[in-house]
Amino acid sequence: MAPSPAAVAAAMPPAADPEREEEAEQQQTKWGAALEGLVVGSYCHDVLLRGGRVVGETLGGAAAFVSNVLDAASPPEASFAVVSKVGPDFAYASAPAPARHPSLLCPAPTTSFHARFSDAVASPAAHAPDRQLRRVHACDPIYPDDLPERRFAYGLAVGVAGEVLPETLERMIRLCRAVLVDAQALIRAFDADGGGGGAAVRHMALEGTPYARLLQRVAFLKASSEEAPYVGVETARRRCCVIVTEGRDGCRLYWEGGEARVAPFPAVQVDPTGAGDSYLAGFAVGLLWGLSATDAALLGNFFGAAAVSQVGVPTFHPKMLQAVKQILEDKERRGLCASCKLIRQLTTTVLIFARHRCRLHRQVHADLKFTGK
Ligand SMILES: Nc1ncnc2c1ncn2[C@@H]1O[C@H](COP(=O)(O)OP(=O)(O)O)[C@@H](O)[C@H]1O
Ligand SMILES: O=P([O-])([O-])O[C@@H]1[C@@H](O)[C@H](O)[C@@H](O)[C@H](O)[C@@H]1O
Repeated sequence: MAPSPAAVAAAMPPAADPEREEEAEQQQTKWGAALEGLVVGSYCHDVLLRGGRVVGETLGGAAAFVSNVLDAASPPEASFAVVSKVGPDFAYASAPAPARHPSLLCPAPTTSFHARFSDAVASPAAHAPDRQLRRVHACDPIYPDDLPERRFAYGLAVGVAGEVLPETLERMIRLCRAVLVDAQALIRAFDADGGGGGAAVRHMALEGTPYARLLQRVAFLKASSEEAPYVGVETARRRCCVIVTEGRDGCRLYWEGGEARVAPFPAVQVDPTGAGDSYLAGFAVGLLWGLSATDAALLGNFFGAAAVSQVGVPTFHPKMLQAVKQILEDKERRGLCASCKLIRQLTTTVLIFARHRCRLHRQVHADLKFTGK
C-alpha cells in the first residue's frame, strides 16, 4: 500500500528544528553534511511564437524555473546542486536572467523548444492546452555517472526533453532520501521532424515506459491535467503521492485512500511557461520548511501563480520573498499549521505585491515586445 502524503512528506527532511537536533544530526550523517538537494534536468532555450512571429526568447528548462524558486525561498540552511547539460551555444550563462548554477558543457547544441501560442485572447477552458511545443534541438542525455557521488536530502527529476534516463532516475533514488518527479520528464515523446521546425512533443503512457517500475520508490509525482491521463492517476496513486496541477484552478493531491484539492491564488496570466516547474519547486520548498503536503501544495500554487504573471523565469520582489519567508518562519516557530491561516497570509502577500507585478509586467512586456494573451 502506498504511504499517505503525511508519511511521504515526513520522508523529506525539514530544515533544522532545535528540539530535534540529535535526530537531525543522525540524519545528516546518513544523508550528507547539509540539507542539500539534487536537481536533475537540462536548461534550454525557449522561443515563444504567436501567429508565426517570435514574441520572446528566454532561458527555459524546468531546472531553470526550479532553481529560481529554490534560490529564492529555501530555508537558509538548505542548498542544492544542479546537474544540467547545455551546448557551446548556451545563451544564458551570464545573461540578465542567468542560469546561476553551472551546467555540464557538451558538444551538442543546447536543448531548445519553440512554444506556439494561439491567437485566442483567452482560453475558455481552464485545462485546455495553451501552447504547442516543438523540440528543435536536444542536448545529450544525463547519465547516472554525471550525478555527484554523494548523498542528498532530496532530489528533483525535472527533465524536459527525455534527458533524465531511467537509469539516471534510479541513481537519483539511490542517492536521495526523497525524490520528487515531474511527469514531463518521463512521458514525453518526440515525433520525427516533419519539416515544421523541430519534433512535435506528444505524450506516451507512463505504464509502458521503463520508469513505471520506479514509481513505488518515488515520493511525489507531479503531472499537469493534460499529462494526468497518460500518468494513470488511479494506478500511480497506489505507488506514490500524485499531484495534478490544474492551471488557474490550483491542484489536487491523490494518494491511496484519499485526495485533497488545494485552492489557487489569483494571477494575471502573461506567459504560462514554467508554471508547473515553479509549482513543483514551491512544493519542495514547503516540505523543506516543514509544511504538510497540502500546505506545501499551497506554496506550490503560490509560485505557480507567480510564474504565469511574468515572461520566462520570473523575478521575485525581495520584499515579497521576505514576507513569504516570514510567514514560513512564523509557522515553524509557533507551530501554526492551519491551511486557512496560511492561505490568508499568502493571499494578503499576493494582493500587496499585485501592484508591483503589474509594473513589472509592463516593463517585461516592453522589453520583450511580448503581445500577451
Ligand atoms: N492562470 C493561473 N492563475 C493562477 N495560478 C496558476 C495559473 N496557471 C497556473 N497556475 C499555478 O501553477 C500551477 C501549475 O500550472 P499548470 O498550468 O497546471 O502546469 P503546467 O505549466 O505544467 O502546464 C497550477 O497548479 C497553479 O497553482
Ligand atoms: O511550463 P512548464 O510545463 O512548467 O515547463 C516548461 C517545459 O514544458 C518546456 O519544455 C520548457 O521549454 C520550458 O522552459 C518549461 O520548462
